[in-house]
Amino acid sequence: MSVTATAVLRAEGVSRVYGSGAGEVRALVDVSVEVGAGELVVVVGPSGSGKSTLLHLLGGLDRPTTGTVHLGADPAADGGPGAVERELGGLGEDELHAVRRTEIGFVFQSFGLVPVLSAAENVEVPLRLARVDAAARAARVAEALEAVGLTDHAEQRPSELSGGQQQRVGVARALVARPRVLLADEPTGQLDSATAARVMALLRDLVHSRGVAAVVATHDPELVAMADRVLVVREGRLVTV
Ligand SMILES: Nc1ncnc2c1ncn2[C@@H]1O[C@H](COP(=O)(O)OP(=O)(O)OP(=O)(O)O)[C@@H](O)[C@H]1O
Repeated sequence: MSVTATAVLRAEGVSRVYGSGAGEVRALVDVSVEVGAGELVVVVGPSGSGKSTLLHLLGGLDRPTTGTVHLGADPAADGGPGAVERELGGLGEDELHAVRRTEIGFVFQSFGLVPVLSAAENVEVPLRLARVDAAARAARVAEALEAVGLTDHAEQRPSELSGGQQQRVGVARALVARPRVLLADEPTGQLDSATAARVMALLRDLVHSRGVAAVVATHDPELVAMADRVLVVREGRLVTV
């Protein structure tokens, strides 16, 4: 199968330079990558090689110095904004916010949960932002918590959950708005290796079953084995493996 035909996310010749003059850092140099629906791509590389920079550019959290990032046309968009391919750099801030809210899910190393909200309320946040009505929100939150095996923990706050449970809440929150793209930066970095493997396996199964295009940066060699494809970044460049 040609990935090109089904690419959900595509970066073309992307570079990111931080600073200028003597302090200039070429964090990413001419990187091109495509990710298809239902594909789990894992990005590995030494500390400082550019993994986070790549994820930020792919998710529209930062703009490339040169090059472009495209979200592929969504066959299910039915005439909506996603019905045609969009270049993230060509979108205004409001449009970019909307894309990040509805089409891209993020999972963070530090989980990023709101401490005063229950697991269910944390998962509900993206749906509130997307103005989904209350009845649909309740159903979608229940479904997302069930998908990560946390139905019985819905009312607990993050401090009352284990690290692995907190990150499963993070995964549920990232996927509850049914994004087409999932980006995760060291999602298991704070977990012991057995828990990390379980969270990663869950993430992989959800990506496959829901046809999400996922890019996950990790240092953990064990997690690499779960990837459909591995990208190696060194000094800002993609290295062929
Ligand atoms: N905002 C910034 N300003 C200046 N330099 C930056 C900035 N963000 C990242 N860098 C530099 O860009 C390079 C790539 O950083 P990046 O965070 O993408 O690496 P990484 O592979 O994710 O590292 P790690 O595995 O340690 O998280 C590094 O040299 C880093 O110091």
